[in-house]
Amino acid sequence: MPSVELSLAERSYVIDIEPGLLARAGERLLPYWQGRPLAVVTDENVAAAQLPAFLKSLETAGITGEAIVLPAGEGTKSWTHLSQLVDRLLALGVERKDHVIALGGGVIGDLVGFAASIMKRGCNFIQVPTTLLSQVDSSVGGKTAINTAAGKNLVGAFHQPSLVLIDPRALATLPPRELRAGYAEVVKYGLIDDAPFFEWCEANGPALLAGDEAAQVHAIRHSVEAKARIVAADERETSGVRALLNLGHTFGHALEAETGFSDRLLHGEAVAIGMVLAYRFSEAERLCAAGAADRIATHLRQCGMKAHPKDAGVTASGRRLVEHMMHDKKMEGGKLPFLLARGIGKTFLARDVALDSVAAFLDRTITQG
Ligand SMILES: NC(=O)c1ccc[n+]([C@@H]2O[C@H](COP(=O)([O-])OP(=O)(O)OC[C@H]3O[C@@H](n4cnc5c(N)ncnc54)[C@H](O)[C@@H]3O)[C@@H](O)[C@H]2O)c1
Ligand SMILES: O=C(O)C(=O)C[C@@H](O)[C@H](O)[C@H](O)COP(=O)(O)O
Ligand SMILES: [Zn+2]
Repeated sequence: MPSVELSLAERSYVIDIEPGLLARAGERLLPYWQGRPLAVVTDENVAAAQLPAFLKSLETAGITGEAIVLPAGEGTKSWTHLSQLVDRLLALGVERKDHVIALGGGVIGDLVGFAASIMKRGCNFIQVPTTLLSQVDSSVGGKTAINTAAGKNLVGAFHQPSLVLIDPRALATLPPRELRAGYAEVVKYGLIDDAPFFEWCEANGPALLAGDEAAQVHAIRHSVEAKARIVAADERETSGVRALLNLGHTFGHALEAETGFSDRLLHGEAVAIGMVLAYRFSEAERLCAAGAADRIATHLRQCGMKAHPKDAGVTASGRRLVEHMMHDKKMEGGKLPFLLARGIGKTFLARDVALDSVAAFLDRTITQG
């Protein structure tokens, strides 16, 4: 299968998408191996489900792998785990030209990418994503980060991987709730600027979530192509183009903060609810014709997903949620731009949103839910 290329001058790289690729990863990694033990960072669940096959493929290719296994879950994107990981990589003698492997979901990818960005002022890393969310979104584009007490992804760096290896068959061992959460970021690409892809999701989402490999490969490829296009146009989110990938995230990150970055509400679940809220708010502000938000919520619910803050047990006031939003990295001169929509596939960055209106809208929506 042809690779997708992310064109970023000297930071360009390819994204390979192939069913069964994990078992052949060693061959693909050989040109990147510097001869020292290859650090493979993963989490406990991925270690149980996917690490043995991955290490076997390294062995077959003659590569010595050294696994570092971290706890699973959002809590691992923390100062504590960052510091422990960097110490372990230093103890392993990782050099700047080495490639550290991130084998896992977005948590491992974001943490390892950030550790690589600061190790010896920057070493290489390779993404081997094993969740739907990381295959369609987080492994591509070079946003890396940890969370802090103040909020989501507040400390991090833009640091591009050298290569991304995606094996859709890794999804076979992923818990259904995690698969559904990742599907939110797939739907996001349709809602941003691709109404035909949203229609494809309405027709094929249930099959994808039931494990249909052809549907999964199509969604992963289409999503990665979209993300690569957007990142190539605005790598560091300066022009407003990359900000489109934040659709649903301003609301979503506030909900994640409110639920303590815990498994009460997964990132993809928060994004699903956040996208419905962004569309409902757009309708309330008369920017978007009525009906779009209901259509999105109907699709998400048909796929067994959350679509309202109350689905996550969130009953906080609008003011409290807006306070979480004040930490958003899109803040400029004390004003927070929002990703709003004029219709399905017609997302835009609105710079003149009054936070009082957002708070009042959230109060109405949460009480009505
Ligand atoms: N950098 C970016 O551009 C970007 C984009 C989107 C999301 N993110 C971040 O990604 C994170 C969420 O990522 P995620 O949804 O992948 O969560 P995750 O990394 O926590 O993985 C989800 C769960 O699935 C398990 N798992 C992973 N692969 C498995 C497999 N193949 N079989 C069995 N279990 C498996 C993990 O152990 C974990 O328990 C959030 O922190 C979010 O902020 C970053
Ligand atoms: O790649 C991007 O750009 C994104 O915004 C993708 C998002 O899905 C992802 O959750 C990202 O980490 C959010 O970025 P943040 O800058 O709001 O922390
Ligand atoms: Zn996201």
